[in-house]
Amino acid sequence: MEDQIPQILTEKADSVSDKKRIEENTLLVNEDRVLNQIEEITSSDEEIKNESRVCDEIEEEVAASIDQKREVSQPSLMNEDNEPLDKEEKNFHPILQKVDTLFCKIQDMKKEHLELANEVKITSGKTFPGSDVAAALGLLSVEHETLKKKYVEESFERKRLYNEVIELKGNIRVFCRCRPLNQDEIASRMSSVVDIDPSRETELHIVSSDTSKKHFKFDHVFGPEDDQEAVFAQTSPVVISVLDGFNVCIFAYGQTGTGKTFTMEGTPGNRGVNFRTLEELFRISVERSSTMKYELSVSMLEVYNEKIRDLLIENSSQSSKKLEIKQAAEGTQEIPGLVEARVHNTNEVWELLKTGTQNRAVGSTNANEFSSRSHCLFRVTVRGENLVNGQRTRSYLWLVDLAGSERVGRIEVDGERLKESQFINKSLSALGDVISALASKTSHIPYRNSKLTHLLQSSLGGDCKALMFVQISPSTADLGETLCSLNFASRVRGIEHGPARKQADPTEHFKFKQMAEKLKHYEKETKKLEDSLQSLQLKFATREQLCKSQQERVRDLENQLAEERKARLQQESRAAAAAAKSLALSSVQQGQKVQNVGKPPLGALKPREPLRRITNFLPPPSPVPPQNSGITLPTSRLRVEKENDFGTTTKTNKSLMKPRRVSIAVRPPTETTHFNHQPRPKRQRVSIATLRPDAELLSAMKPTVRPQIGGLMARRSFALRPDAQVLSCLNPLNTSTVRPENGGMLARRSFAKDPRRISRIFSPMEELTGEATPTVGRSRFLGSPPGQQQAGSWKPKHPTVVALQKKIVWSPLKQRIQRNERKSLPPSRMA
Ligand SMILES: Nc1ncnc2c1ncn2[C@@H]1O[C@H](COP(=O)(O)OP(=O)(O)OP(=O)(O)O)[C@@H](O)[C@H]1O
Repeated sequence: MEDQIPQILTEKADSVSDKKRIEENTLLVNEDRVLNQIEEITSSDEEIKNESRVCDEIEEEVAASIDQKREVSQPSLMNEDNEPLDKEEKNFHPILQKVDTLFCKIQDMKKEHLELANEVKITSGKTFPGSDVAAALGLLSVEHETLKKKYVEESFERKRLYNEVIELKGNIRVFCRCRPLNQDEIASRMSSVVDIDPSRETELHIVSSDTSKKHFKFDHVFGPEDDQEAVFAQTSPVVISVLDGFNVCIFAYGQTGTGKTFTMEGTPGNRGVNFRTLEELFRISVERSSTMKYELSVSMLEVYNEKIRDLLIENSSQSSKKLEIKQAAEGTQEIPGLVEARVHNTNEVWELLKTGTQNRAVGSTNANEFSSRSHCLFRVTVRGENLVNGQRTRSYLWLVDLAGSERVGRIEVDGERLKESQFINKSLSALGDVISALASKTSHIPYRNSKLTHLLQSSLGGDCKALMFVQISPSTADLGETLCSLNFASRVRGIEHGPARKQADPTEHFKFKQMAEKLKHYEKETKKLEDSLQSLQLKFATREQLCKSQQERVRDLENQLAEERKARLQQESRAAAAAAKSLALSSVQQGQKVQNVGKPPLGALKPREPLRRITNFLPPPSPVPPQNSGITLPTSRLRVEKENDFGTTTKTNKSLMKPRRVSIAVRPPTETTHFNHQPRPKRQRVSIATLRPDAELLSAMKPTVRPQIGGLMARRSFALRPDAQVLSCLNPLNTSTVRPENGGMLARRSFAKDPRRISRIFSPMEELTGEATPTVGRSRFLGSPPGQQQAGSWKPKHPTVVALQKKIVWSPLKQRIQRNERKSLPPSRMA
């Protein structure tokens, strides 16, 4: 046992040690695990700490930015002691709280926005209604348009029918309204003289004192029990016409205290026609807003003692401003300077009505405590535009509360009141005259007899709608006045108005009028132009006729001239031949050497070209441009020369060689010419035919002569080279100076010296003459047979020369002209 004990002890010890070891091992494992866990926890803790630190930093940043923003938005947040707020105070400051709540709200809204955005995404993802729905919508819109068009047409038709009904009822209508007996009358036990049968709303009986009844008929009769609404129900159809573009006038007439102001203006609790009318107009304009656009404006004025006063002027200093009625270009009556207040609703109207009523002249009479001492006129201007066809209208609605029509004696007034009453009665009687004139259809309607009728001219005439309220009192005391008023109203009712006319917008009307006037003006202008054109055409025709006849005459003359030329040519050629023959014979006989030989016999003259038309145009320019020759010839002269050459612009020797016909002005020689004892004889122009120019002389011309002027100059030289024989007979006193050996040159000089030689001046070129040439009279002589003999020894035999000596012109044309001249000369000169 003892052996077992140690074993047991050992075993126990072993087991204990094992257990211990196991436990230790387990503990060690656990410890490791825990340590690991601790390590893990500490590491995560650090992470958390780091994170929380980051969060704190972010929070601090956010807070700082919020504070910053707060300070920016509220930089001077002060407490009650005017010191900056500390942190706690700031947290409780209402603005900051508000900021916080707003911040929260923003957050909420952001969330909401997100939700909505999501919803939008979902919705947009869905497909839009298909094409069948779109087609249905299109059909509906077309149908809608058609219906709208139909509606517009129907509404026009309705308006037309409505207007027709009003016209059938009469464009001037009279309503009678009888007020109830007032407290005083009831107190004094007055009985009613008015008998109205409710079943017969157009008839009225007045029971006079002798129990006889007077019967009156009007368009409608309102008894004392009829209220404002009932009255307006009958009035509104007329009123509405103003929206259709018609001028309308509603006026209340009657004795003072019978309820005119009550009917027109009413009381705040019982509004009258004026207010209700505007109410109705607004209602209808809204109703018609899809097709019509209306603009309403109101004016209020009074005619007090025949003066017009604006009741809507609030400034008292301005209220005294005198208003005048002016006739506008389109014929309507206008009041320049009158306030026209634009109104959009009934409240505005009521305010204006109150202002106007306060400004109105009222006074107390024994018939009415607040008697109207003036005529009050409330004008509504309606400007309408049809949105369908663009038609514009401007119409007036006059709502007139006339002053009382009482007799002056009856109401016992004096002083200012008496004057007022006189003016009132005067204007009312003018109204009566106008109505009578309208009733009797006289040509002249005295609208201008009073301001009242003048103002209402365009609304009382034939092209408007008028409604008159005749106000009466039921009292027996007012019987006389009542009868007067009723008689007047009956007269008004008797007026037959023509159909009312729609009032177009005057500006449009004016435009059309101007256009029509312009058209008229243009028509007149066109007519004038047509007339002038016609007269011009006539003138032209006569001129053409004249021209034709002139042309025929010219042709005849040309023919005649040609014949004459022909005859003259034949005569000249015969004479020239004879002269040449005689010259040749004489030269042979005398045996003298002829200096200038080879002169060709006078050739046949070139027939003159027919007369050319007289024209203002310059002749065609020369093909050779003019060069500076050192000699300046006037252009006109050049032109004359050119024309003398039958239009030949370039002169050539060939042309110069042709025989010419020249004209010369000569004065017959007298024995005493140089003593000047006798008057110098008259110059005469003679015309002779010349021989062909000297060819030798031509050839002797210097070649420096420029071709463009050469021809001209050469021609001049020839022209100034007369035959010695001719010279001797033309100027016998100077013959000694003529040197035949020098030919024409010298002869020309003698011509120059001879003061009797009259012609145009011409200076030939020095180049041609070889000496300074004095200014010589221009001669139209061309070449002539050279003078070969001394002047004194030769006697002219040539018929031309003989004729010249005798001063006989043998040109048939010249002869005729001379004959004519002689005929026309006075007898003294002839002698
Ligand atoms: N139909 C009515 N119902 C009730 N009261 C009325 C009626 N008509 C008139 N009255 C009353 O009669 C009084 C006189 O009326 P209102 O001033 O309108 O007369 P008027 O004809 O305008 O007088 P005036 O010409 O002097 O201005 C007012 O107190 C008005 O309230």
